[in-house]
Amino acid sequence: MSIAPANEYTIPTKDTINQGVLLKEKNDLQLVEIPVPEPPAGHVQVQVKCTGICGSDVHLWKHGEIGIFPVCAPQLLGHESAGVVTALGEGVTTLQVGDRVAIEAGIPCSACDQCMMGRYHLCPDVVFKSTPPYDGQLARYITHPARWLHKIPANISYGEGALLEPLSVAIAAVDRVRAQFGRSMLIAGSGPIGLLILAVAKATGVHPIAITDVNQSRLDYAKKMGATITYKINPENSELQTAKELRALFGGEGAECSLECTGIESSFRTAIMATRDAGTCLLVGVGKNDQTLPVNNFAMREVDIRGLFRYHHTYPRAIALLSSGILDIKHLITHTYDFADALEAFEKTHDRNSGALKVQIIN
Ligand SMILES: NC(=O)c1ccc[n+]([C@@H]2O[C@H](COP(=O)([O-])OP(=O)(O)OC[C@H]3O[C@@H](n4cnc5c(N)ncnc54)[C@H](O)[C@@H]3O)[C@@H](O)[C@H]2O)c1
Ligand SMILES: OC[C@H](O)C(O)[C@@H](O)CO
Repeated sequence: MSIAPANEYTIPTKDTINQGVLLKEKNDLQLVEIPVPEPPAGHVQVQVKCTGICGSDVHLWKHGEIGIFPVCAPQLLGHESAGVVTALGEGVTTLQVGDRVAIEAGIPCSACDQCMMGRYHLCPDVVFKSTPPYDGQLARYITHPARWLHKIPANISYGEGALLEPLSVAIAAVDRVRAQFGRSMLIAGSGPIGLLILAVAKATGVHPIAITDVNQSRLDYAKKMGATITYKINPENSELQTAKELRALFGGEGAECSLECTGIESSFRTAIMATRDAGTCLLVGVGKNDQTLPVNNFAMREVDIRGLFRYHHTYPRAIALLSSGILDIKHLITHTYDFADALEAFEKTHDRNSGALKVQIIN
């Protein structure tokens, strides 16, 4: 495995070969040659230096869908990326060749009501890279609108630049539950998203924070990151029993807010039941389109059920948190693979027993 030095980049020539990680159809992932794209007006060409693999990419590969988005044609994967600008399209004045950038994967229309109200992540016409039917960013060279690139300072590596995307999800999630200093939180699931939420919640002063998983090594990792309590889910136990034990972790009342980060229906149900009266339960995990929820349990206790869809206006905050050293999350990157070994990187992420947290592909 040979990895190019982090700060080198190559301006493509007519002989440069571009490659991408293409999901041809469910269960069929291939490394393919694709043309080097030229940037249209307002766009720049980026040599993508690093892309992290998200649980959603693996879900698309293995299940042929993510939530309400079915794979309908061959498409590139990947939406957690950072890179370097290698060419400017007409009219671009805000960036220069050589600028190091994080790539915000969603490109909204910037004209509809939701966009005009600042909720551009809910734009009905948003082009989100790697969510079907749109190509992702797992290629050696891509183009992207200059507006949706964020310059990263020298003290943020490309690996951390790629982590800004899932970190954005975590910031948006902590915002959505209106988490507060000294108020309790339950996080269901200790994958990269649950752990990033843990990091953001801790930095916000949330306390105590309990986090669950079925996998003990992930819980051990969460403990090292400063979770107050870790709780191993026993699938043999009834949901009621699990919820009762989770409530007991918070003095019997349950958590002020609960964030479901697994996409598993029973985990959502227990998170609802483990939320204290008048608290908030947020669904972050993407699972089945239709799920059965304990409606009287949450309605008669005035527990607010909320959803999360990505993020908006988070990149500048995420960059400031990393650059200032307030958050250090680079330890979550457990494995890096050269672009040529991208398919191996996907296998590693998929293997639940590999000990991998965030796997990234380097170009
Ligand atoms: N809402 C959004 O905008 C958004 C954005 C990004 C990711 N997501 C979703 O968030 C979820 C988490 O992402 P990730 O990358 O951390 O995924 P992941 O699959 O790596 O992590 C999920 C974790 O949940 C654990 N788990 C499985 N069953 C469990 C159970 N019953 N109880 C407790 N823990 C259990 C797994 O062991 C794993 O550690 C995924 O569903 C992903 O698609 C949503
Ligand atoms: O962080 C972005 C998310 O992974 C995607 O929105 C995915 O969950 C659905 O498209």
